[in-house]
Amino acid sequence: MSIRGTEIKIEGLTHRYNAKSPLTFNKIDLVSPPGEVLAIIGRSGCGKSTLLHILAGVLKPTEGKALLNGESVESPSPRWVMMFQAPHLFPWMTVRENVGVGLTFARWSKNEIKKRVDEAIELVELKPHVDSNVQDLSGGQQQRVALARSLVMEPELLLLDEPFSALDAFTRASLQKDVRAIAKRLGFNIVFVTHDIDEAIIMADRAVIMAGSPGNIVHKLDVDLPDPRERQDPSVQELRSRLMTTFEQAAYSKEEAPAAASGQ
Ligand SMILES: Nc1ncnc2c1ncn2[C@@H]1O[C@H](COP(=O)(O)OP(=O)(O)OP(=O)(O)O)[C@@H](O)[C@H]1O
Repeated sequence: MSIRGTEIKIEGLTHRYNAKSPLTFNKIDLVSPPGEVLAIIGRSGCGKSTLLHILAGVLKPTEGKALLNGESVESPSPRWVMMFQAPHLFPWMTVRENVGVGLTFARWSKNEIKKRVDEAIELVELKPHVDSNVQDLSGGQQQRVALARSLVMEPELLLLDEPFSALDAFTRASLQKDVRAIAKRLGFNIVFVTHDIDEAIIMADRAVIMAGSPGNIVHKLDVDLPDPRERQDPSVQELRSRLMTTFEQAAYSKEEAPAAASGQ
């Protein structure tokens, strides 16, 4: 599988859902280099999912641009794929059929599909289940099928909207580590939204904090830790508490800003 990352450039990105609704966010600028795993964290309602949907090409910005390798994202594409909390699999199909569904639609030959699907299934460690019906798998295994189905399309960018939040803690922890390892091995970018500070530290190269209404990026923190990352490592714990403090301060200062500006 040959996957390359992409440079993500977000320029003056502004969004509102309709003429009567307030701005979701206002003039966001951000650059993410090829191969970066980027976490977006922030309080509920600050526009994280909206930003992700614009990057996926399923929502249009009101102003500004999202560029991938200089190309404006205008519509969904197998080059930038999104994974959600629920895996959205075809319940009557096997693991192999689910993983290959995009390639079947794209009319690849049976041999090519088999080769690519086998590679993806190996990467997500589901080889023993390749001919199982997906309904017979656990929630974590089903998320692995969804991941493999995204990977067969060789995306430059994987967008994850709280993808592991419905899973138990152990399953979540192993998927977080595996997804990061696969991204680093293949070189694609990830942008993921999470409410979980631990998840940001275990998975990301960098975390950005969104806050305010309209939302904006108020802080960026490099997660400069060696792999593999273990929760109990002192360096992981130290960075976790730094990110937590930064998160609380960023959210607080942003909430105070409008009152101070209006002299109240
Ligand atoms: N389809 C919609 N129409 C109108 N407003 C919307 C729509 N979807 C979201 N919003 C509003 O836009 C704002 C940002 O929503 P968004 O889901 O992007 O936030 P979020 O930071 O991802 O929140 P959460 O962490 O709770 O998922 C919120 O105030 C929300 O109510």
